[in-house]
Amino acid sequence: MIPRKLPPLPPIRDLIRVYGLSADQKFSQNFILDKNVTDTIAQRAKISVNDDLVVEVGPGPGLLTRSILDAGARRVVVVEKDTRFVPTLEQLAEASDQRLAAIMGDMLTIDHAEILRVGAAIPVQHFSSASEETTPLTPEQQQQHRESLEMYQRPMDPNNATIRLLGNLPFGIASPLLVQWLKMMALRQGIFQGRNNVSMTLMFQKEVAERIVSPPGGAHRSRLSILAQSLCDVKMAYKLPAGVFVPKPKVDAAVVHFERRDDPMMPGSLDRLEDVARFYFNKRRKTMGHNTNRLAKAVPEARPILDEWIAEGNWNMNARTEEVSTFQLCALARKLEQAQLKIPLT
Ligand SMILES: C[S@@+](CC[C@H](N)C(=O)[O-])C[C@H]1O[C@@H](n2cnc3c(N)ncnc32)[C@H](O)[C@@H]1O
Repeated sequence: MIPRKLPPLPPIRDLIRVYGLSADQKFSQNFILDKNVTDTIAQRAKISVNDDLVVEVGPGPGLLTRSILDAGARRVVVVEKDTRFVPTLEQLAEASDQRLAAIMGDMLTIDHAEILRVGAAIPVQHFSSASEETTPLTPEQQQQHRESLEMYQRPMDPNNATIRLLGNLPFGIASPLLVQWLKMMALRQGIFQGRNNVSMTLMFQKEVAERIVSPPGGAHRSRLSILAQSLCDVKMAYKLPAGVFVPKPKVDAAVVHFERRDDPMMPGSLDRLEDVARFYFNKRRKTMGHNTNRLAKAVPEARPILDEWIAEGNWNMNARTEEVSTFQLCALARKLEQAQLKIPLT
């Protein structure tokens, strides 16, 4: 039932040269030109024919896009800012029997409704395999065939879709975009709207990826660990040495896979949790007691709420901030949110 394989495109290195990105020119981006690597990313993202939509941000010359299509994705929407990639992406869209649609735009400001609209409009066709055409099917096989065809061709409900969001973005915007997406996920906005089940598989500078997945007490525990883990189960999916990118950057990279938790620890907005995490992680080696006193000094009206939080949770206030669970900080953020108390930027 999976559509036929993409016909071969010109070698990706040629595409890069065609679009003026040859090695002797100054690159502003780092690309992956090894299909084994992009296939592994698609596999770690769990792309399958069952997904309603795959959204890839920053496809560039499109090698990861090819891996996503090769993995059987039925609808792929890519968002790319650099118009030099239009011809390559058009070529890929055609080769994929229009399973791919490209939006030329900036992911930081794009209206997500457009992504859902473009995705839902992708017509899903069925291409029978050679064996289906030549071998007569038994009645059970015919029934199975009909069922899987129905599944394959089912329309996309933009409010109840399985969506996979992937991206290898410039490191400078990967973290701000992640925070933006987590906030949207928390409020069920944009592509995260309604009952959509959106997983994310995103590339970061290795050190940032380590911060995102760090457990309590981990050397890299940070504000990003708290924000991400309050909403998602996070997993280090793939570490990539700098050498797989062209040109070779100064730092290594890593891919993190995010699945939304069934029981998010922060219902509603993540803003208060972001403030709490920023305040406490400003002095991550200090004890929770020390940082809580600091907070009570900065926001005297919060004192009774802080006392209540400590009494209810029976938390160990001698633990260092970096050792504390995401749940503990979420419990505090929820209380401050209820009381509408803001934390000053430190
Ligand atoms: C590091 S390259 C990665 C390209 C390709 N995915 C790969 O792995 O080889 C980042 C890509 O993201 C695109 N990009 C950068 N900022 C963007 C933004 N705000 N919105 C959409 N695309 C963006 C760049 O033009 C570039 O094609």
